[in-house]
Amino acid sequence: MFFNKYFYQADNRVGKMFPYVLQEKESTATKNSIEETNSPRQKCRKTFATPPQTRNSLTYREAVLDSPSPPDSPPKSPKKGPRRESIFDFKSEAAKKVELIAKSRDERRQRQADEKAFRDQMGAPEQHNPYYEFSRMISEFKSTLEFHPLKDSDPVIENQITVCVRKRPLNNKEKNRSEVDVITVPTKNQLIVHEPKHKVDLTKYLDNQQFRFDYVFDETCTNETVYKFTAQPLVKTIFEGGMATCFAYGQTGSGKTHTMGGEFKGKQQNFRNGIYALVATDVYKFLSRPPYKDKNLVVSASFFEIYGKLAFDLLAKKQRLKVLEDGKQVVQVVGLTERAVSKVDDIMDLIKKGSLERTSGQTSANSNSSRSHAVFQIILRRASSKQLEGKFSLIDLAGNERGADNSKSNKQTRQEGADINKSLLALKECIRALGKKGKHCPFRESILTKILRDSFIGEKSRTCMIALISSSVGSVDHTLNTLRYADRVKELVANDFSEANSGESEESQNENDVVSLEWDLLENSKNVIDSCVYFHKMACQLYDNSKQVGYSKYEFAKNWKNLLREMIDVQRVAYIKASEFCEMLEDEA
Ligand SMILES: Nc1ncnc2c1ncn2[C@@H]1O[C@H](COP(=O)(O)OP(=O)(O)OP(=O)(O)O)[C@@H](O)[C@H]1O
Repeated sequence: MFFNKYFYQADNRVGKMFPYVLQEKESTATKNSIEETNSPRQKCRKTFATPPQTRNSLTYREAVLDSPSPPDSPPKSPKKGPRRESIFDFKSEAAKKVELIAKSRDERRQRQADEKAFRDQMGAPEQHNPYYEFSRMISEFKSTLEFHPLKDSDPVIENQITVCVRKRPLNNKEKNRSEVDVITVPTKNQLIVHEPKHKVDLTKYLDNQQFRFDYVFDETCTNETVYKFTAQPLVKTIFEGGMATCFAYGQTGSGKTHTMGGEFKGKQQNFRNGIYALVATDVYKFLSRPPYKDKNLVVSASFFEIYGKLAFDLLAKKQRLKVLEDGKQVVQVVGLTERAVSKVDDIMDLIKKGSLERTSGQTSANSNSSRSHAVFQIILRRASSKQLEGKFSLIDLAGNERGADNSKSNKQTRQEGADINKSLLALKECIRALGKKGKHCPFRESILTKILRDSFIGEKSRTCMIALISSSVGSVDHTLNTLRYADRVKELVANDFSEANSGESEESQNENDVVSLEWDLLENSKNVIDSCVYFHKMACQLYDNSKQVGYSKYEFAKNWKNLLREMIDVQRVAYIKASEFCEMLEDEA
């Protein structure tokens, strides 16, 4: 039964992908009196299962002669003598042979192409495709699930922090490598990663790990749908004196720029359907309607890039920017272009200009863009006083695998990786702090979080994170890292996704908990180590300042107290995590 279902689905896909093949073969098959039907399944059988000798047995000449009224056959000659049956009778035997050879060669090539396409769709047998068995297991697993994916008509939840995941489909390269899709999205807020594994005796099995988020967008979702459930609900925040922030997080090539900047058609990017442009459009809609119409607000935009510890203005030929903290601990990006805009098209121009600047200034565009964070901001100010009313920050983050990559010997690459890692860890902790209200917010840890400090404080701040994942088996490690990161930003309990899966043993559930807590503890310890380095540096600076003539003992005591507070917070969290993990291991022993 499973095979039938699988075969039927594959047939349908092939039928959709190669309609021209079906038509052509169908007419040949009719001439050979092969079983006739209109069902897609049988059509495919005809196309791919017909033995070659049957399909080739009809020669071109026979086909022409047998046809009831050949369109171009010459009128029959009344003369006696050998009857000329067709125009081809004028050709020499050699020419006819050449024609036949050419025809059978074309047919052979077409057949090989069909067979290859079929293998690609069905998954090649084990000896050709190492994922064949896993692919079968995934299909079997899926056949036990009920699917209720997200619908456009589903309600939008108003959260202070929204965390969601978007799965991108397999691309052509991955399909050509026969990679399988290891991500299943059964419902609008759950997904399953089928991680291929081997037991010690080399038996293959799937480790099916489930995650739950506010929303999960499958490969059929468009940018507009993603926008509707993520950034769109945040637009009104900036009209009500708040800060809205939307991050795209994920490995290189997972679809961050596709989602934020606009869908790609080949190398062309449609900037109109990226989240940047969709936010801009809604901002102008809000501006034109009450009660915001009467607020007399003006719009401006800025676009910059953070690369390592440096920031560059994407609207001013990548001019270097300084990130400074003033006496009131307000972070300023000195020299950043803030362009006044009066309509959506003005913003579109800035998006195009900045996006092209981001990639064109580099020798290897993709690899460099994936190592920088791009920050596009739409700013609302009071027309009279220029006082800030609200700000929407949209961030296309650096590829997260860059942060984890320590293998490169090049010192600069390692440093870049460390900076990315630090900023992504700080970002996660800052969003968590926003969610936990009043907890320590380590925004000083990186330039990115320093610049976005306002996004993490205040009752009115709202944030959404879109974690982008690739569906291919070759990316499964990065995908799991992305999902774990997103999971930690907002820990939602993963419910059982189906009755069928509720049979997962308690033992394996415990194992998952241990692995997840261990991962968390290790990640947190890295964070503590980084923080210790920062504390040490700050403590030395404070101490050195105290040696200067006329130092303020009050300032010193206040700063020292604040620093200690931060240290205690970081260490307390680490202590709780370590204690929980110890307790769990002791219970198990
Ligand atoms: N949801 C999707 N549907 C179809 N194609 C997609 C989707 N997401 C991404 N792609 C395609 O995948 C490719 C890589 O996407 P994109 O450049 O957005 O990745 P990225 O995460 O921004 O990478 P980088 O970090 O290197 O900038 C593009 O060709 C894009 O069109």
